[in-house]
Amino acid sequence: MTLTVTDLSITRGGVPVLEGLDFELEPGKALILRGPNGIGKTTLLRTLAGLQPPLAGTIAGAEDTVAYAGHSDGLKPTLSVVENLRFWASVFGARDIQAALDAYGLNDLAERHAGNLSAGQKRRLGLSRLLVTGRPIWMLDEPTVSLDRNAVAMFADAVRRHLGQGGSALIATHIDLGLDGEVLDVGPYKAKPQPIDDFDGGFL
Ligand SMILES: Nc1ncnc2c1ncn2[C@@H]1O[C@H](COP(=O)(O)OP(=O)(O)OP(=O)(O)O)[C@@H](O)[C@H]1O
Repeated sequence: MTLTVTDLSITRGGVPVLEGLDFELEPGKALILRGPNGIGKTTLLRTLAGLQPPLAGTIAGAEDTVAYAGHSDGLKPTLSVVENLRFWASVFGARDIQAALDAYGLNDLAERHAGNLSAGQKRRLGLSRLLVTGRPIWMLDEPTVSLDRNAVAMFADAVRRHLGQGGSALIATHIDLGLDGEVLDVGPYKAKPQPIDDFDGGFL
């Protein structure tokens, strides 16, 4: 499934942040989102994942195809690692959680409550969820936060395998993951300030 974004404009807190975005994300490809802090990368990922509506433009190919991993890991702290994965597997209709445990080195932590994991372990569990969604398009917002070098390599391997199986990934990151992907710098798409209308202008 190809994700096609056409003339997209997005807002955060009612304020336009990016406008006029056009790009495609094809199966087997990774696209690395870059841009300075506050430019709108999170807002773009949230919009593409269907968590908020666009201001204008179209998003095609994102219906029931996107798995989103945002800043929050979304763990259930009183459930164990395997119980968290089984819960997500049941939500997405998957059966096998072993591949997710293996990919992120979680076997030794399988019975530990998610609330008792370290920050990096929590992040590994959060990312492993992507593997039980069965969704082809991954949207990842700063996925390597809290990960050590070994875990970053685990993540990069998981993405490579996903791409090799025909999946795709849109990844907002400030670090070099060593992935073979194009870069989309959203800086040039920064929304222009809105003109002051006559009513507001009357007070200035
Ligand atoms: N809840 C909110 N209400 C209003 N404005 C917000 C809200 N959340 C974020 N913003 C603003 O929206 C703009 C875009 O934020 P966003 O989080 O998408 O940027 P980003 O490119 O992901 O930044 P970073 O690299 O720091 O993660 C920023 O100027 C931010 O201050």
